[in-house]
Amino acid sequence: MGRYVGAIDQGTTSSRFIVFDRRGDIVAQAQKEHAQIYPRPGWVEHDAVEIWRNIQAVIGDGLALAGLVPADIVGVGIANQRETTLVWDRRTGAPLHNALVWQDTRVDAMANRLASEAGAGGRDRLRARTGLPLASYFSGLKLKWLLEHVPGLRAKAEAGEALFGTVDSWIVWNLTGGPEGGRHVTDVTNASRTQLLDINRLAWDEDILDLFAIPAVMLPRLVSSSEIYGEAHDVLAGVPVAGILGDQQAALVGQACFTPGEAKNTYGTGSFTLINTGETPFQSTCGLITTVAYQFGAAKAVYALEGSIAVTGALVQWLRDNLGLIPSSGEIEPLARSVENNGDVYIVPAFSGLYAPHWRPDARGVICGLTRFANKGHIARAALEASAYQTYDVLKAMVADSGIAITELRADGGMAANELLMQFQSDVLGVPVVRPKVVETTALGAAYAAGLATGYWTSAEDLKRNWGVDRRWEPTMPVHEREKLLGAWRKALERSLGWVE
Ligand SMILES: Nc1ncnc2c1ncn2[C@@H]1O[C@H](COP(=O)(O)OP(=O)(O)O)[C@@H](O)[C@H]1O
Ligand SMILES: O=P(O)(O)OC[C@H](O)CO
Repeated sequence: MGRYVGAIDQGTTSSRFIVFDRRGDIVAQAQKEHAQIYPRPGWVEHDAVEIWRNIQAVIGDGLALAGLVPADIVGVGIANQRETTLVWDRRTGAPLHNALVWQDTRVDAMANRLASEAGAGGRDRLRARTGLPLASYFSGLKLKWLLEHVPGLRAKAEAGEALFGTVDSWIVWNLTGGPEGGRHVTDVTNASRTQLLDINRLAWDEDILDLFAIPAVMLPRLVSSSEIYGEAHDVLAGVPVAGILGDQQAALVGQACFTPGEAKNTYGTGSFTLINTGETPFQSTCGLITTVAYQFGAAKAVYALEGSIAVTGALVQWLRDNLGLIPSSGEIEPLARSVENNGDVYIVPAFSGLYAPHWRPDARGVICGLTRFANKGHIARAALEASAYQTYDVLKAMVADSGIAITELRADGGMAANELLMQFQSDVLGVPVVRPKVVETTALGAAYAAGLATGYWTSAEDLKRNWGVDRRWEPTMPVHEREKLLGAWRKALERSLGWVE
């Protein structure tokens, strides 16, 4: 048996390949960023070919750096940015359009139309079946847009020549041979983000396919999150492809949140809090999403409530790339520490409207409270604080929905490196924030799924033993100060609404 497990973590900004040992420690890793394509305001695309090439490159680099060969790897799992929508040609393997990224808002009008057709509360017309409100975020309407706008796509799809998939499907299909016998599959966690899945039956929903006019023949086959889907070709020749999880669900698994009530927050491009709710889907009445958390082989699926925030780390990137305020994302921390407090400046980064718990596509970004006193340190601080306030809002909704008191928050993702943010998050929530030793929890979750399918690990208990604390932040802020900050944040939030007609 191979000595290690591999994980591909294909995120919004970069692709990573990480090799783990039995204790969940990192043995090798490589990472590569890909281009963000913004053809118009609100539109966000990725080049699917660039993503696949980057994945091949990071696998090659990761193995080479540690002196490993594919035979050392017992299985490979995949964690991926979710909802991002791809279509490609079954015979040539060529994408038929750039991937439409989850943050892309081009189908806002479509979502609004479908909601208003159903009258008051129409935004929730598909919630009972799919767990999701009607919004531009999910894949189904993005696929509808592609079918309506890419010349010849509908005919090709109906003839079985064009395939749809989220990023997991694209990777597995390419990894298992592409046009030469590649497996066209998606796991139930990714499928639960398409708005085409009946999350109660775990089957594609024919009524919604009709409503969106999507030919069923182009959809991938549904599989569990942990089983052997096929054998890898190419850079991982012979390695079983044995795990798939949407990246946020992967982080829940990587944080070993296997017990109902356990929650994590991943601070990446956006931030995503998930709380394990057990084997029955729990319908939110407070603006959260019901999603499939994982399904290991033949076992019953486990569900989660999720608070999805579109923009947290992306605001740091925006300060870096669009304003040139910092040379690298990490530099935001010293800049924010150069001032004592936010100087009464608040940023609401509603670049794609507001997701959970508000679901307001009409919102756009605002910076509030500017005076001649404000400097770039205050802007940097306000940008970090925005992540914490948005997380406070989704956790408040989570407690209201589930009745479960959250006693600590497990944090991970690129922004969890920011210790000013971690302390401020703990202060604003009034509960401890804990960062685990292995902060690459997304890749670790994918590795766990593949390791369980191949017998490398045998139970969730094995995985729980791997979890350990790196650092813990306790709340220190007086309650009246927290209330003052949250009050001003709520005013800023109001200012962002109703910008788009
Ligand atoms: N030290 C830091 N402080 C604040 N933000 C950071 C820091 N390091 C990285 N980031 C932000 O974290 C994000 C990258 O996190 P990552 O988990 O790799 O994201 P993704 O999986 O979405 O590609 C970027 O948006 C970046 O701006
Ligand atoms: O790639 P990330 O880490 O930004 O995660 C993106 C989410 O999966 C979008 O739903």
